[in-house]
Amino acid sequence: MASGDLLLRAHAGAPVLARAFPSPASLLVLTRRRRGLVSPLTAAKVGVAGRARPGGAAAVQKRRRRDAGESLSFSRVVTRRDAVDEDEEDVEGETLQLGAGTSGGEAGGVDGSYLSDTRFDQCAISPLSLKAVKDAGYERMTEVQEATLPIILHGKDVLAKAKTGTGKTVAFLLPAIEVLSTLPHQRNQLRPPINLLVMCPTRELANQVAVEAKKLLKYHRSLGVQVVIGGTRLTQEQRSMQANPCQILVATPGRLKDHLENTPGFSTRLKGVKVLVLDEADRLLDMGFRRDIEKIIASIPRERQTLLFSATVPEEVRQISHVAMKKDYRFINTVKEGDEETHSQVSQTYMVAPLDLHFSILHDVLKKHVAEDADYKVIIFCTTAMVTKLVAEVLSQLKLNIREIHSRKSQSARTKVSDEFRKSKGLILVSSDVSARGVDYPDVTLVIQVGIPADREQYIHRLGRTGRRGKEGQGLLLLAPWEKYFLGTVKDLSISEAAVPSVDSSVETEVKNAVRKVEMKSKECAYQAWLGYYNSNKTIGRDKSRLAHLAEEFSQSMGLAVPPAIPRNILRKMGLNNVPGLRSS
Ligand SMILES: Nc1ncnc2c1ncn2[C@@H]1O[C@H](COP(=O)(O)OP(=O)(O)OP(=O)(O)O)[C@@H](O)[C@H]1O
Repeated sequence: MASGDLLLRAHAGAPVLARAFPSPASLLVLTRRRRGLVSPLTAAKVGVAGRARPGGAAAVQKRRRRDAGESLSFSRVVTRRDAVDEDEEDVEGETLQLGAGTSGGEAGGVDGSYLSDTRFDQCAISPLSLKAVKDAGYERMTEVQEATLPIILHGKDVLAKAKTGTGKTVAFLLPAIEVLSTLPHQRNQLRPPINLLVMCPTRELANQVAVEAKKLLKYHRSLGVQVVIGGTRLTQEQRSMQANPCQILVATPGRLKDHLENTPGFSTRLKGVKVLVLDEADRLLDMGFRRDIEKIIASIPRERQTLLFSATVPEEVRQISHVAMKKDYRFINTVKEGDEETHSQVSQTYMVAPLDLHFSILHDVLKKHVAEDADYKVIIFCTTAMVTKLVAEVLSQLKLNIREIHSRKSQSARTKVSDEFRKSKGLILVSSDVSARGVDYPDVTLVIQVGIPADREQYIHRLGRTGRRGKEGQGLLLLAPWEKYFLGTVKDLSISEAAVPSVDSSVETEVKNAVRKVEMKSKECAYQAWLGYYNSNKTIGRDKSRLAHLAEEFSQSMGLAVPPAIPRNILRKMGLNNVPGLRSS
């Protein structure tokens, strides 16, 4: 089959697809951009995908983040344009870009525009899956589900981009389960081969994906799902995998690698993988995870189907997607050409103010939001785990209803807070990037990002914790004046400047008192983590003496007259030895 022809031809002949989409509304409207073929039936629905040429030196951001005390590097791995063979580029991954024009209805949203017109019962999915989908309360498919299901059922590798909160999890799980349901399974096999492997960048997300999988597996009684995510002893997960046979495994990369190396028989079970999913694919393929992912991919069969999903797919990720996918993969982009990657129903603002005002501003914004919306549910994203802890402690002192989640918390505490936040209203979750991607907390009313996010993608994913399933939401990015440059990376998004609120002196005193009450240890850890984060930032970390000066501003914002001393070996690791303004201990 000629690449790119998939759906047009499939409609003409392939039985799976013909069965999958019998209704005219669901004849997916495609274009073969390369040859300029546009189906007349669908021209209104589809935009011609403008695939960016690999321009000049493309760069993949490498992130290796460790909070507090360990240096953090954002170095860039350069993929040279001339390293990409032109012809090879041309046959790779055909782009299918779908507009979001045909929706209507309500379904939990303001205008329901994340839903397509196609109902699940119009598709050729098994009765068992259909029953489960109905029980889950899903009637119509979302745009991304409608766009990807037939192609995945056809056996193609898929790289899919769709906005946050638009049902990507079901989009990969449902067809993958359909594929699995056709394989022979023995009901009581203790350690069956793992047929579906889903990789996620965080533990919370892995748990959530497993919950969604269990919903869809409700009537597929011979299929089981397990999670391996770390945070507990390896032996505990080994026992659990033995006690509960599973053909579907949802995992974080580090822990999966641990099992590969240390769990007897595990690598043999992975030889059964038929479908591999990389959820938040761009994150999993960046340098923070790449090695583990490559190792994992080397341990599973080459003959498999691979599905990569994310709300952000930078061009660099497309260029390295061959690490995981076959050359003739399909790139399905449900973000209309010219449309923003963020949701129009989420209002985005930014404020620029000196660091020493940030706690007062946060307090003011939160008080107002809480007063305006009794059902408030806020996430505040901070730069590192230790800064998250500090902000949570300050805001708790101010009698706000605060919960805290980050990588330095025990897994049981993380799970408890995550479950509570999912179910509750009237709560403020202060979080590091462990909640930035994929996590589906319903009805978040406001997302605040304090300090610059790691990159544009992270900004979009964090913001995407609100405005899910077509609902409204608000986003605020709070920056110091020297962080303003970040706005240049998101200038195509509709972010408008908000006025910095004037804080009256009694509130300022209240906030200062709250800051004073926070333990010195928390401030020292936050200072060190803050320094590590900005030191690794390409723009801010370039000038070390300026960095030391800014770090002093941060320590002053915590009410410290003198910046805390940092262990010499840590300064050395950060490459900050003998920088004037930094004290070593
Ligand atoms: N067809 C559907 N109809 C109604 N709701 C759906 C449908 N499919 C998924 N959902 C719900 O939509 C919500 C968002 O789905 P999901 O978390 O998969 O989004 P996502 O696109 O993966 O988001 P992110 O980019 O943040 O990872 C979930 O609560 C899910 O249960």
